[in-house]
Amino acid sequence: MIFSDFSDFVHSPFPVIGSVVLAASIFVYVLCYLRSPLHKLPYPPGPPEKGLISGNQSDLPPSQPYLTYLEWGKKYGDVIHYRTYSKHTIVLNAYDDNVELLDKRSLIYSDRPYLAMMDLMGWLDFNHAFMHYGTKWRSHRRIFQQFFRLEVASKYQPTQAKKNLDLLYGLLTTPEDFIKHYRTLAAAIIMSITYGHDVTPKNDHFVDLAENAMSHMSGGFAFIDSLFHSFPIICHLPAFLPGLGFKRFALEGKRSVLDMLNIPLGIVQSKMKDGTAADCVAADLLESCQSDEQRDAIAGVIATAYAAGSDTTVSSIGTFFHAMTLFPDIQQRAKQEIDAVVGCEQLITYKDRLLLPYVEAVFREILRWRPVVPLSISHASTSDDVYNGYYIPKEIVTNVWAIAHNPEKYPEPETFDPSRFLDENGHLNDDNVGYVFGFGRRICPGRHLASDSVWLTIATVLQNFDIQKKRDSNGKEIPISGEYSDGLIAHPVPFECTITPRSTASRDLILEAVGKFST
Ligand code: HEM
Repeated sequence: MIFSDFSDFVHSPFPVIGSVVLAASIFVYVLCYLRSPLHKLPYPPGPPEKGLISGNQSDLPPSQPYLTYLEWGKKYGDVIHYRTYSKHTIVLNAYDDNVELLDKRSLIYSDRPYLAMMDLMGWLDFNHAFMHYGTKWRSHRRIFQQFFRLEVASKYQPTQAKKNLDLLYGLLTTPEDFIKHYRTLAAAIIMSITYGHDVTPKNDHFVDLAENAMSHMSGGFAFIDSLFHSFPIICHLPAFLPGLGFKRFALEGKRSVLDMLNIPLGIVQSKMKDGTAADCVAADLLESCQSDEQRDAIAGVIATAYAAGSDTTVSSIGTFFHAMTLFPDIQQRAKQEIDAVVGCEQLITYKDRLLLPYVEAVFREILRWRPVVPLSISHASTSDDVYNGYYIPKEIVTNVWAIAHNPEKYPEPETFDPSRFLDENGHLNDDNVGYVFGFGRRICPGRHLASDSVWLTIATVLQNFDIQKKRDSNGKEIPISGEYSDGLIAHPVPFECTITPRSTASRDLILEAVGKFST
């Protein structure tokens, strides 16, 4: 059983825990306030607390909190504070404040808040995206950067082009499965680079292992995490006790995490022994691996690449199809640029990227309009700090959505308008929307790979396909809801569209390229 709020927990079938929690709540609340003179300065402004013990818990919306934070920002300013039980959170709605704290003071703002459920499931041991700032994080991040930094990422472009061609072929043959095709694309790129594994579109063993482990993470654990934060003793209670179903759920999740970490790497190791391993990150790292500790780090870094890199890529390509279905004029303008500059005789390659500013602007607008990770991943500070006269507690949330929808920077922010990234001469301006990848020392290390993957898909799909709203049997356009899923990564809710090749030339181009690659 997973609890969604405090009253669920207190009224759980385990009344002893309920009462202990209630008593401890009062204690924590009192302690909280007794300790507050320590921070003589006030917290930044924020919504008034409704609950004596729970603080602003009831103010938090069940979904899309970034929109609520944006509204709070209009009332209380760009730096907002709120409290849930004993946990204090700061939300940064403005770009400049993120730069001031997370970039310029990165020495103290590079930690992550403790995520109890993720820890119970084993994610904090191996996934450096959630790890505390320190020696282990540094060593994992260093290994990661070795394979994904700008100068190295371009080495994967041939793999990305090959997998992208599979997507184009899928769109040609079974366009109605476009969502499945782009999901396969994202998984195939990462699995090929990391394990040298060629993903099959259905029932792929490697993908299933990773998705199974990740499916345990998708629950909303914010409430349980804040309980753990206030009452760490819960961590030590045995999982079999009634009312602690979330602990049993977490332990089950941990088993799937271990499978995800060990099975694919074991397969690469055996292939290395019989000399059939493909050139890949795992083989490269295992070559010089000398201890179990190093093997664990390799397993962790590689699994992190899939966990952090697959669904994020899926989200942005999903937004591309979504936006192109909704905004045919923009699609048309991008095609005009492609036709004028590159034409349709050859598939677009990375060499064409600088020649296509409007397509680049479409890419940027996709990342801005519907940010993939609307609230980034929270940072935490390792020591007390003061900013603009306010005391800043541990957890810092970057509201990427608010930055991307700031009307002063982006007039009519809800309008999908790539030309906001072009000057009057049609040249790209210097806003590369880098903030969608985070800030400071925790900035996304996979951003170069992501940019290459997403851009190539955008450019080649625009070059060769028309994307339109689907029509019903009466020829009426089927509307698209425009809704997005909730959670760390936002996806357009599944929708239908019609995808057709732009011409026979486009069709032949793809078929010819597939033939070339398969020889
Ligand atoms: C459009 C695609 C992507 C977006 C929008 C995105 C965005 C982000 C964001 C916002 C963060 C948190 C940064 C912060 O804490 O300040 C992050 C972290 C991370 N991303 Fe990405 N990401 C994308 C693709 C990828 C890919 C393809 C990979 C792997 C190949 C990847 C690997 C990571 C890792 C490992 C972290 C954790 C970094 C750390 O904590 O040190 N991401 N990403």
